[in-house]
Amino acid sequence: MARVVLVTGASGGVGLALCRRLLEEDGRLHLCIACRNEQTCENTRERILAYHPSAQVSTVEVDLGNLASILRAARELRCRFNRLDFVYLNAGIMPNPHVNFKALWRGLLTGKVLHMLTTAEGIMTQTDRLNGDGLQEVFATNLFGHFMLVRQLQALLCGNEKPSRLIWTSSSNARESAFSLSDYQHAKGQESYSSSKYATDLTSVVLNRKYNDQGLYSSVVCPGLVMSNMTYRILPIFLWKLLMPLMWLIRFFAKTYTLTPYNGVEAHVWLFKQKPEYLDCLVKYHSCTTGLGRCYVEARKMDVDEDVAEKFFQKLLELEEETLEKYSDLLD
Ligand SMILES: NC(=O)C1=CN([C@@H]2O[C@H](COP(=O)(O)OP(=O)(O)OC[C@H]3O[C@@H](n4cnc5c(N)ncnc54)[C@H](OP(=O)(O)O)[C@@H]3O)[C@@H](O)[C@H]2O)C=CC1
Ligand SMILES: CC(C)=CCC[C@@H](C)[C@H]1CC[C@H]2C3=C(CC[C@]12C)[C@@]1(C)CCC(=O)C[C@@H]1CC3
Repeated sequence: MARVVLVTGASGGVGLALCRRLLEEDGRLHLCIACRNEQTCENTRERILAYHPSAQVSTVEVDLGNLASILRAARELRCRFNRLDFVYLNAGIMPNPHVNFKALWRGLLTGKVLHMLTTAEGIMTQTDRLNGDGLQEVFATNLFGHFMLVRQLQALLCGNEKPSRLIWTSSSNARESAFSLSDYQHAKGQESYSSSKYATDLTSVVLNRKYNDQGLYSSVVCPGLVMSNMTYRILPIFLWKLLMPLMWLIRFFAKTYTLTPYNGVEAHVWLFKQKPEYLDCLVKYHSCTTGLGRCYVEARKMDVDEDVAEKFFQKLLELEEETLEKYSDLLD
């Protein structure tokens, strides 16, 4: 039976590379790509088919920053499929990124330089805003939209003959100090991206606790530092091109400098081949690349407080309840 795989954020960067590499692994799978609008869906499908002309690729329109769009997409998916084997929750945004060059410069002279260059700790901020649903945009797109999608797809993910899998694209930038239970949407700070990725790690841990006995397993991966539209918005492209030789050099010391989307999805593809029962739900799987360009995966224990994770999950359930009340006309 062909496996059914749903990928969000498939239109470029990590998501597009993932689609292509999954089809290299298994040309028989049914790939459903979730993109923001009809035009992106069609363009992305064509780009994938150009490499894998006989692949089964379908599309679903979803704007993860729009709750009505998520409920509509989930309804369509429930009509089309009777199960989903893998869902890659990959779409993400980092709006208005700002690099603190003073802190970067100071950090270059300290012993923590590699930590800074791989996690961006202390050198990156973002400006967030409210979206049309009245939620903080980064929280809504990176985490809550995906959470709603998973919950709405529960019938396709639980109780199947074989386990189903959720694979979240998190980040090395996920940091406990950027997250607070009392401001879990990160309305007050300037590290909304870091907070949303930490929230992703917390959510995955609790999803395992709640759903493993129903045959649903969740994992988090980090693609490393990848050149994509997201990073091209941080510094101008010409500057990245100038920095490229330096970054290849840094890669001899910083293995998470995967740099290309192809390398960045090593952990995503590795997880596709693993039996979920043997994975540790408190581990984040990092895509790594050696100085000479060999890709591999490194498992690192996550810094999550399971009690905070549980409390946060309750808050997500409360927000979900409010959402479902508001959009009751979009439910079956
Ligand atoms: N690049 C890096 O160094 C790192 C990236 N990551 C994570 O990897 C993931 C992929 O990022 P990357 O490929 O680098 O960045 P890109 O900006 O290239 O890709 C982001 C993807 O998310 C989609 N997306 C954004 N907003 C929405 C939305 N509201 N609804 C639906 N889709 C949306 C984009 O679609 P559209 O084309 O319509 O904008 C695009 O397909 C993200 O979760 C990111 O946080 C993690 C660590 C490092
Ligand atoms: C010499 C050199 C490589 C300069 C670049 C400085 C910064 C622009 C980068 C250093 C660490 C990078 C980083 C990210 C973006 C670019 C840097 C801040 C991310 C935040 C991109 C998105 C993520 O999810 C994590 C990345 C961590 C490292």
